[in-house]
Amino acid sequence: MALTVGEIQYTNILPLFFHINKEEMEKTGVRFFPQIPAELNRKMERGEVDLGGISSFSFGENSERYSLFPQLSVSTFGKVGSILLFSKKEITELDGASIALTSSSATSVALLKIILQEYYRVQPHYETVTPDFATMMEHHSACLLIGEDAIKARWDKAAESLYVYDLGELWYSFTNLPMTYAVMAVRNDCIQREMTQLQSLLTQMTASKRRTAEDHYREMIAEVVKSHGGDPFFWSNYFHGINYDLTEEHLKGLQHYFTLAHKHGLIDHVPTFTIFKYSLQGI
Ligand SMILES: C=C(O[C@@H]1C=C(C(=O)O)C=C[C@H]1O)C(=O)O
Repeated sequence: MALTVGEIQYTNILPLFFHINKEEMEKTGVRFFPQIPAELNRKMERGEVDLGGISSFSFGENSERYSLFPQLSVSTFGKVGSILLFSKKEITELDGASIALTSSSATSVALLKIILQEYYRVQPHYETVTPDFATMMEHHSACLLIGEDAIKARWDKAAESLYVYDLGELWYSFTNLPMTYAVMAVRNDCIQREMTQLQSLLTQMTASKRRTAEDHYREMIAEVVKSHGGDPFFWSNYFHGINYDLTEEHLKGLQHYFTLAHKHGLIDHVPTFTIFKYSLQGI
């Protein structure tokens, strides 16, 4: 028995993975692969990854083949701090302008298009490119970055002369709903075969979410500062601003997001959500 688990390599999803006992799980045939969201989405679609924290947009595209792990997500009720549009012009002036989109994302790319088309009625040109802040801004009027690419761009001196828009904040201001960027999804075709491992992973992720929050992310942040820099206060604010639950309210937000994505021709159907049937072990 083998289960391949995809882990988004950005820090935002870390609370769900930090306390998983990877060594123990690896002994039982579970393999973990850190990847950028877009790559992970593709690997899940091809069946090279069985379970992953994937872009919620990709979940929507494949909803008939995937199930959702309950109560887990990467979401915000407002500002996120790492899904940012950097722009030389005000957002209302972007009609006909050229916007560079990070090739790492799926959810945020559609979110930007929805916000611009639905709420600002502007229609820019989009080009998907490798996330590199300087190159993007050299050739385009604006760029969309996510994860550490966005965080580090904001720390860059060059950002000081730009307008910076937080897509989580914009979404909330227009809809009053949370935005869910990533969900934990499992391919339906591995559920029967890997039930024991899946139950164990769900249990550990749920426990990891709880333990990291109980410790105010302190232990985790010490690791993040070592690998990414920044100060603990910044990261503490960042993680406290993210919500890791998946409630009816989150699903309502997603439903609205997909309804608008469909209206604007970004997805060919409005998906329904199937939740993985589970029982948490001993927590
Ligand atoms: C909060 C973030 O959420 C991420 C955004 C994703 C996307 O846009 O497809 C996918 C996974 C999330 O972990 C971020 O990367 O900044």
